[in-house]
Amino acid sequence: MRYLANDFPMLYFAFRVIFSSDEITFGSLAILQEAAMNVQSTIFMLSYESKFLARSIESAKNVYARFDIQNLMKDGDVPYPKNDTSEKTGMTLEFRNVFFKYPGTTKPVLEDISFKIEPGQMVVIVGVNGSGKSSAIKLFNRLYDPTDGEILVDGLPLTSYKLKDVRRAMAILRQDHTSYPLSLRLNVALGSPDNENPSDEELSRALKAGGADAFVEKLPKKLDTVLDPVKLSSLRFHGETEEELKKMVDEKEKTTDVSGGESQRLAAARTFMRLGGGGIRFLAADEPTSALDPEGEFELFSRLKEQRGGKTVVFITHRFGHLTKYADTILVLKDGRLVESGNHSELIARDGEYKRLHDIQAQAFVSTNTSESSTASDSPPS
Ligand SMILES: Nc1ncnc2c1ncn2[C@@H]1O[C@H](COP(=O)(O)OP(=O)(O)OP(=O)(O)O)[C@@H](O)[C@H]1O
Repeated sequence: MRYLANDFPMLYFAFRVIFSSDEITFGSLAILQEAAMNVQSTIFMLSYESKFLARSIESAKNVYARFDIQNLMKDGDVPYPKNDTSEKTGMTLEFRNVFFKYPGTTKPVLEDISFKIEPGQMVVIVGVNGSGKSSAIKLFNRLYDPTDGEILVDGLPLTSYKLKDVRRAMAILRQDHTSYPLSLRLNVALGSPDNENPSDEELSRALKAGGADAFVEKLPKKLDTVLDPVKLSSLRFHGETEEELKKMVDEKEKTTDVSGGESQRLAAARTFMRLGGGGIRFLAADEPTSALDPEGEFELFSRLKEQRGGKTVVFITHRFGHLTKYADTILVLKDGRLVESGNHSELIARDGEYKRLHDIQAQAFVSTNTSESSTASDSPPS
C-alpha cells in the first residue's frame, strides 16, 4: 500500500474510499473506478484526447450524482452489531412487502417481496435476466432504499442502524468482478480496507481460497504484476529524451491482462481477504462463478462453504448445479416478484418456474434417446 500511497496519492485515496465503504457504497465501484483512473490520468497529463476528456467529465458528473443520492439517505443511530461485537454469527435479513423502483423511473423492479433469511443460512436467488435479482442485492447494503415496505436486520429496521456499521458487517461480491489498474497484490489487499499492509501469507491464503494462486504463480512478477496500468502513449513531460520517455513507457504501459475467469478469481480472492478481516456477518455474491470453468466453480463453492463459518450468505446464479442443490432456500424471482421459494427438491416437485428454468439447462445434457431423457429432470448439470 505504501507504494501506491507515495507514488499515486490520488488513486490511492480513491481506491481506499471505495473499499472502506464508509461514505459510499459498493454499488458506486464501477463509476468511481473509472473516475479514479480518469483523475489519475488527468493529474499525470497522460492524455488530452477530446473523447477522453468528455468521458472524464461524464464520470465526474456521475460521481456527483451518486453522492447526491447518498446525501439524501438518512443515517441511523443504532450501532451494529447491537451487543456482542465478538460474537461470530450470521445476520438475519428480512424483506417485508418490499417494493422498489429506481429513482427517476416509474416501473417497479421489485414488487411486494417478502422473505426471511435466518443466521447462517445459504440462500440462492434465481430468475431470468431482468427479473430483479441484482436490484434486490443493492437494497441489502442500502445502495438504495425500498420505495415501500421494510427491510429488517436482526429484527430491527435496516434504516435504524448506522450505515457505516452495517456495511462493514457485509461483504458484497459484485457481478462485474472488476480488476483494478494496480498490482495484483493491491488488487487483493483492497478487499480488506482495515488491514493496510497484509502479509504475503494472508494474501496467499486469500489467493488460494479464490482459486487465483495457480495463475498468479505462473506470472514472472507474481503478486507484483501490474494490471493494465495507466496509458502513457501521449505523454510529454519536462524535456525528457525519447529514450527516457520510452523507458518510462516500457515500465508503466500495459504488460499483463487477465482473462474473465482469472479476473473473477481475483475478485473472489479479494472477497476472501475481506471475509478473513473479521466482523463480516453477511456475504452476498452476484453470479460469483459466471466466468469460471466447472472445476473452478466447484472449488470456489467448496471453499466458500468451508470458510463461511456461521455467516449468512446469498448467491445469485443462473447455473443450476452445486449452489442450487445445496442451498437451504432458493428464492425464484420473475418480473420483480417472488414467485417460489424452497429447496431444490421442493421446487422441482412443485413443477413451477424453478423447474422450468432447471429443465431448460438440463435439456442440453439429456440424450436424444427418449428413455434416458425421461429420467433427467431431477439431475442438474454440475
Ligand atoms: N440503475 C438502473 N436504473 C433503472 N433501471 C434499472 C437499473 N438497473 C437495473 N434496472 C432495471 O431493473 C430491472 C431488474 O434488473 P436487475 O439487474 O435487478 O435484474 P437481474 O435479475 O439481476 O438481471 P440479470 O440476470 O441480467 O443480471 C431491469 O428491467 C433493469 O433494466
